[in-house]
Amino acid sequence: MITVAQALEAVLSLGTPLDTEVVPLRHASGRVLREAVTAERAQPPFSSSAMDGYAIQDADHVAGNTLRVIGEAAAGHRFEGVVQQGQAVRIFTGAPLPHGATRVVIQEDVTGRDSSITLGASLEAATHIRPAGGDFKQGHVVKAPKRLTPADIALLASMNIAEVTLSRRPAVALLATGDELVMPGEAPNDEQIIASNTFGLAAMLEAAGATARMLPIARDNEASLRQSFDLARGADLIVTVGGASVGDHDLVGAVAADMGLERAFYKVAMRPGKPLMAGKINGIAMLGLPGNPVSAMVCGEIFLKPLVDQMLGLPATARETITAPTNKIIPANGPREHYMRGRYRDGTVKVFDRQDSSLLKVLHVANCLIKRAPHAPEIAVGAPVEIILI
Ligand SMILES: Nc1nc2c(c(=O)[nH]1)N[C@H]1C(S)=C(S)[C@@H](COP(=O)(O)OP(=O)(O)OC[C@H]3O[C@@H](n4cnc5c(N)ncnc54)[C@H](O)[C@@H]3O)O[C@H]1N2
Ligand code: MOO
Repeated sequence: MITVAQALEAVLSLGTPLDTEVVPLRHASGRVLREAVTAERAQPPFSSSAMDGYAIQDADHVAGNTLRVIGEAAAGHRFEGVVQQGQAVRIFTGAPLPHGATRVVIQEDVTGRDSSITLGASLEAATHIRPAGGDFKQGHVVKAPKRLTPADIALLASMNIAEVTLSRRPAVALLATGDELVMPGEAPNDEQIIASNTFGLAAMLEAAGATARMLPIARDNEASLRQSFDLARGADLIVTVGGASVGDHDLVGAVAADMGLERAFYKVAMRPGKPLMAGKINGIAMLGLPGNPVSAMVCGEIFLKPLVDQMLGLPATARETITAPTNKIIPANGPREHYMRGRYRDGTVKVFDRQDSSLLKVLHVANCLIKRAPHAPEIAVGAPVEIILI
């Protein structure tokens, strides 16, 4: 069996960055910017007041000084004159600083209002001026590739960018297989369970920036599987779930091979996730995930997310790990890289007792995977372990 690292390398070699599309900024959040963007203007474009108060000269910034108010500057309404010594202009936050003024005294520090003001006894040292270009200058570049956060969207809007060039979303076809499966909301008979895996994976894919198309559940026979594979045409990636192991009804590998799968690998030294397969079927990347619900989701975290990143044009790497002390003894590991479910909180990792790969409720309360190398020795309480936040 190949290692997880070798499998990831093979999976990533199946995908390439997709083409791009121009999208209104309003619809760009969470998506991947593929072309760098340059600011068309500085922000603020003029020196402006950071506070409500009075624009004056430095020389007049003296306790007890009385100044004549000669006009007003508000956000969006410049004062056209020049502030001379002995004069003040009523100013509001965001207004352009009038010519001649070199600081703003906040209104809490003055008495009087209409035609004259007197500066109070204790004055703030701050000038309360936001210099032109103090946030960013014209020509400032937001680099690509980058997954756009809400803060990025705000910055791009401020740069007067209305449209951005993004990666097209990878279209992923999800194919669940099993005679026992019915869709959520249907009425299962005594032998049936609900098809949960494709729902979890669709949610994961959509959060990662892909679109997910759920195909009709394929039954455990060749004809049904073929039909579902046919419906996957046009996708950028086909993800099958279940039917990957060695049982008599595990037909995905055989049917896919018959339909032209060029297999990159089958089986990884990994727990859960051993019967993972990957390859290309008629030019489309394919991942065959194991059916056990936690196995499918863990494979999604470890392989599917980096593959989606790669298709989006982002750097695609193994999932980042951090180290933290464990709350209990972890026994020596067997020959497969183990991704144990646990909860990371207040700097410590709680490793869950129940690690069976069918337990979705355990995964639901987990927020990390504890990564245990093949044959890793026993770990003592308080010793550091590597974790992946999920
Ligand atoms: N003799 C062996 N048996 C098994 C081995 C092995 O090496 N030798 N490997 C085990 C491991 S590890 C895994 S993982 C599973 C994977 O099996 P399959 O990929 O063939 O999955 P299925 O048999 O179809 O299903 C397994 C399990 O998961 C449930 N399932 C399947 N699809 C869904 C779905 N979409 N939503 C919810 N649950 C699903 C299914 O009902 C089964 O309970 O094989 C072991 N066996
Ligand atoms: O490897 Mo299976 O994926 O442990 O449950």
